[in-house]
Amino acid sequence: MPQLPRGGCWRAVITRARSAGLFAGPRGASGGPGCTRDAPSGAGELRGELDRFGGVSVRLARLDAVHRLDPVAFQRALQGKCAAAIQKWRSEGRVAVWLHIPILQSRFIAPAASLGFCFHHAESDSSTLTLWLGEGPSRLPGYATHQVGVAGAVFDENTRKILVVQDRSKLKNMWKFPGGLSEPGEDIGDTAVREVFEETGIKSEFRSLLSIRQQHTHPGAFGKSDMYIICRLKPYSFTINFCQRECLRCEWMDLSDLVKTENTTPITSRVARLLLYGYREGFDKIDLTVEELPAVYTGLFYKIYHKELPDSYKTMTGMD
Ligand SMILES: NC(=O)C1=CN([C@@H]2O[C@H](COP(=O)(O)OP(=O)(O)OC[C@H]3O[C@@H](n4cnc5c(N)ncnc54)[C@H](O)[C@@H]3O)[C@@H](O)[C@H]2O)C=CC1
Ligand SMILES: [Mg+2]
Repeated sequence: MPQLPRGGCWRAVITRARSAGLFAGPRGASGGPGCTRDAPSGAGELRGELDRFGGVSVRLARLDAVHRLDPVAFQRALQGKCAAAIQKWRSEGRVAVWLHIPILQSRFIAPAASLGFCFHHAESDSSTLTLWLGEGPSRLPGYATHQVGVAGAVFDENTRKILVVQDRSKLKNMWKFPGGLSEPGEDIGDTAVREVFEETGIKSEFRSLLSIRQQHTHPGAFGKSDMYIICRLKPYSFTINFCQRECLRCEWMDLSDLVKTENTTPITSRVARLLLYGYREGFDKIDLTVEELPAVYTGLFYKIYHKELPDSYKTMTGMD
């Protein structure tokens, strides 16, 4: 079972920290996905986890009394011995160090940064820094690169009306589909149904995914990329009760009027035309439908979206 190397900067830090009672007897560290548990590494060694890519994770939250660790001593110890430790880790084939710092221990960020650690990401209660040890530029994957927005094109086939809103916060009052940002762990269709209900009071159910727009350096995404996904929804309530805080107007509009109007965004206009085509020629021409499949490695499930595949193709075993 892999262990963190003996000696080097972490050892020095621990030696100082031991007197503060930071590293009591052995205790296995619990790893996240893809992590191996560290074998009990003996008193005086910082417990870490070696991941399946050869990186080492160090979690300050796991130290019993990290709140008593003196950051000056921490920095001095790191700076004094770290070069040797990094060399040693490199020679052992470690590719990176991941340092997980609880927000209340953020005083350790600056000392770590002075050694070359960079931010990888932050959550509301912690930050994660990395130091690349491998050859050449870092090959560690970045963190979140996109935000995901989802809108619902709620189309009533009986009346040929489509649900549209004008946002209150926009400079131009243009018709668009109600929608908003997906929450962590939320399925695309669930976001569309939730946002439509929150903004308009209309209840609906997911039918299909119609379009995906990818836009980079999006001002509404803090300069990151934005994925804007439009779903086709079927309404099962029709009385509008729109959110006054978010929307200026909301109405059921003839789909053909939405196709014709100039007072809309290009993507809304394009998807209105797509819907009209689907309505006339069959929604199977435009729908990407959803199915749940098992993930091979994790045992979890995921949603896959694609054009309808005939059953004979789903079950076929060989090529004719
Ligand atoms: N082309 C189109 O038709 C449009 C597409 N979109 C897309 O929709 C998605 C987002 O939808 P939204 O309706 O904007 O999301 P949303 O329905 O989740 O609303 C976001 C809310 O956060 C507020 N907000 C945003 N930034 C803020 C800040 N810095 N400080 C305080 N409040 C802030 C807004 O005022 C709004 O109330 C994105 O993917 C975007 O690209 C949004 C508008 C038009
Ligand atoms: Mg919205």
